[in-house]
Amino acid sequence: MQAGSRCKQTDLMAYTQHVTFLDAPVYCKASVKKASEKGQQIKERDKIKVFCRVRSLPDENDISCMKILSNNTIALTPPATSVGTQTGKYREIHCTFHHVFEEDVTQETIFEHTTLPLINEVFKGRNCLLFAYGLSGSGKTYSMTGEPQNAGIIPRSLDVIFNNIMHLQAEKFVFKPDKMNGFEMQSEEDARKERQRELAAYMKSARPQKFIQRDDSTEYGQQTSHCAQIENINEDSIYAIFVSCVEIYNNAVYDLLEHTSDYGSLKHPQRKLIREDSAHNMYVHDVVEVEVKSSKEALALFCKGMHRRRTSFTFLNRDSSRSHAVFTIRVVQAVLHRFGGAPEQKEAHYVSQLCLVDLGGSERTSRTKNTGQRLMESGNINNSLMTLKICLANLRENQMLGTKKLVPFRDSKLTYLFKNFFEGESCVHALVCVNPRDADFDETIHVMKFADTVKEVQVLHPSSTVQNPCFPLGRREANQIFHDALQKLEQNNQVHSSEGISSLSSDFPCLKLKDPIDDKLINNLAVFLEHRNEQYCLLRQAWVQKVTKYFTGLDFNIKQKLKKRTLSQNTKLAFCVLVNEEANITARVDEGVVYLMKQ
Ligand SMILES: Nc1ncnc2c1ncn2[C@@H]1O[C@H](COP(=O)(O)OP(=O)(O)OP(=O)(O)O)[C@@H](O)[C@H]1O
Repeated sequence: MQAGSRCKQTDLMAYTQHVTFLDAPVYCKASVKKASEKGQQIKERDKIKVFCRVRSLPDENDISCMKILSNNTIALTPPATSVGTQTGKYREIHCTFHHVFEEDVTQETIFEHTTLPLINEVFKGRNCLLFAYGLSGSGKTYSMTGEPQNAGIIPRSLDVIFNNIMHLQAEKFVFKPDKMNGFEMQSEEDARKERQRELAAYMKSARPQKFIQRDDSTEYGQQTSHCAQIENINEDSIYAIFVSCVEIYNNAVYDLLEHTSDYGSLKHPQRKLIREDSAHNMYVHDVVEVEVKSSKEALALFCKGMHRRRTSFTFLNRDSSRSHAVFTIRVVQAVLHRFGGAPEQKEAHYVSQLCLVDLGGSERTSRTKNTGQRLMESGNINNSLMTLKICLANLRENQMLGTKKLVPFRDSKLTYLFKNFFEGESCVHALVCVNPRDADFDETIHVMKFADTVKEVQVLHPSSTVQNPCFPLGRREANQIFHDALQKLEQNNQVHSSEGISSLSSDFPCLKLKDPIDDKLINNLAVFLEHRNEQYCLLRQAWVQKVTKYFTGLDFNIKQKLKKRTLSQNTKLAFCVLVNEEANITARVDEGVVYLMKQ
């Protein structure tokens, strides 16, 4: 058979083994082979996996038009009211998927089939996308977010990730976004300074905001702790997790985490641009990307983002999403150096991401009865979903027939942002949500056609996996054993600790006086110095405690040997504290020399 030709319906049945819509273009297997023979380098490709979740009937008076025939096939029977039935266009239609979930399926099962395999891929260093598609009210948000007592895909993903890497996390700010969709590695010292700056800023801002502080993660606090194993966790690596949350509303991208520290404010997020990085990945420029250290912290941010996502009442769903929501989890990892210590800055680190997308629901205006703003929103949602359909249909045709049809990714922000998932190397899963009621039949048919296209689209199999250098395995554990032993020796006073004291937090504020009557500078400086002084007192107290503990743990004979030492002011202070505590020892400080004596 010639490349580019269409096959007979009988050939198609043998290939796809399911009933395909009569007005959809159909392609045969032979053309796939022919097309790939043309290319110089034949790269392995994977088809997008499409899952289908059939929700329960929303109302007991509703009648179902669907029957689940097996774990991958459903049958749709057109109701008498359907336009297709009246014109004789539709009889019973069978649709196949990678997997079909019945209405009583648990959120856990949905997560384990659709998302857990993608998380495994992400930890191999690959980029993954999962999107939920369906009519308004079909259960997309329910699947992606879930409910407080019944968490969906996103809270479970965070739970699994942190349950697996909790003990392997890098110190905060060791990896830092470089604003060009990449990350740079900082020295331990720089990372520590940045942590101190963050603490100082937090302490400064937390005080007046106490009354509006809320813990959004508790919305999902009751959820099960999902402890599935991720296959590709390397005990000799360190990991850092970054999250961001955007919505595409009326074909514009908004950062849902912008100004979240300013929770009480009703400031609206600004529009963002989509850019392409040096590896041809698309990204939202200048998006707030937060390094999170626990699933609780990540969930709190996700919930804050979702509170800002635009939703509203419609006739199909009383809390209908008016935008596409994109929650991105980026994993940065680097291998420990050969002796198990922190990786050095020059060493390679790997970045991969899991994009979890809750698409807005397609809706026919005649059914929603939307007007004004709602009508504009649904028009934009429908347009972007139409562009997605066209892109995937053209991609499928190009892949199967070897044609060179333009794939109009740029026509909508939604498709432009995900361009590289479809064109580059990635793993893509789609979760098609359907409502089985017969009133939805005519629109559900369009959803099924879309699913039929998507499952034939192929994406390049990701080849770039995390490289593991030939360093000894078990380095982290060996390093830990070594440090424990060292600590024991220190406790026995056989080794002198060289540990220094931490610095005093952030840099001074700007001291340039621009206006002689502006007393803001003095006020700022006063607040800064007050805060710095508080920190100094805390550090001093902590240090004194540490030194005291160290000396009280010493054997009496060793203490005797310390009778004469040249010591700093701070150490003298620590001695005095010690001596006060140990009534039978006195100390005399003379010209920087401390004399300890037993009474
Ligand atoms: N599988 C399910 N089990 C129980 N309740 C469900 C299920 N799916 C959806 N629901 C309920 O149906 C309602 C609508 O679902 P949801 O908001 O998830 O729809 P949606 O597809 O996201 O709609 P939209 O596109 O308008 O935002 C919600 O109240 C949700 O709790």
